[in-house]
Amino acid sequence: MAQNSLASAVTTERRLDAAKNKLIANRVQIEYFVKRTGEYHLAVEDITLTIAENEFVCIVGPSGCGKSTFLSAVAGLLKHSGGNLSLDGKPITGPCKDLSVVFQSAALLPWRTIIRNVTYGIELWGVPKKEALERAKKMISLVGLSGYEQRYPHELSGGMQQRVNLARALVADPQLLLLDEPFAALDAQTREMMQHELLRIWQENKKTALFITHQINEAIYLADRVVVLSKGPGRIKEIIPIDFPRPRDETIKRDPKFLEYEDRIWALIKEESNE
Ligand SMILES: Nc1ncnc2c1ncn2[C@@H]1O[C@H](COP(=O)(O)OP(=O)(O)OP(=O)(O)O)[C@@H](O)[C@H]1O
Repeated sequence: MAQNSLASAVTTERRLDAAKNKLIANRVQIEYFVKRTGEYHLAVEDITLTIAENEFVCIVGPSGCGKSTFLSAVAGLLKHSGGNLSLDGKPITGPCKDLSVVFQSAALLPWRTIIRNVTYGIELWGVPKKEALERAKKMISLVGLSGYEQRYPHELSGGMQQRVNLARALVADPQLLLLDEPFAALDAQTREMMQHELLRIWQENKKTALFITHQINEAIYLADRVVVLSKGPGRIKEIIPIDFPRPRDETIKRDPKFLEYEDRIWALIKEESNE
């Protein structure tokens, strides 16, 4: 792929007015108040990003550049100190049932069976128990765990627990699925399998997704667009559209174009480390 075709990748976000945007982040700034010093720490300086309905966007960038902070603000778990964040045109002011988050650690409730772990959130949102159980069963089947409904979390492997976590996020039927390094704690082989599983699941329901990862090849494999952040405080360095048709499978990882994307994103991140 010629450098020029990548240069045509959108470096700034120009789709703020597009009709089918799910998420709009406009000049988002996020600060932490550090009690110890009594000062504010700027973690995200200026992020403008839109995510269209059914789009899968991955964010990569150097450690500490503000990826998780940005995702937490989108999830409504952290307040942004500047700019605007909205989902389906409504400002994000806190956690809500339209936003589901999958974190690195599955953090399942050990005293509840798998199915009751999956129903837990939607029961809290007021879904009647019978309907919650039916929906949970479907999601457990979707993530490939039929037959494990009555098991307890400690009886499942790490990869299986992360599948439960995914089912727990999907059962709420969110408008936006947020995933913060969901496979980082898994061994390499399980991680690859889970990437493949996630693509299969995504192909079925095409949930709009924002996924954070350190692994460049994971981002390219999954995403419609890869957002590269600069070293921090959070700013977008470049957005790279990934031009592989879907459904995808592992063979694209051996496609020369895949390796070119990888080299390009590595170069962008290296530039940041050297600056
Ligand atoms: N609770 C907090 N209080 C103060 N500063 C914080 C807090 N959490 C994160 N930070 C700081 O905010 C910045 C962004 O952190 P964040 O965890 O979002 O980065 P990241 O890109 O997700 O990093 P990594 O890739 O290492 O997970 C860093 O400078 C970090 O030290």
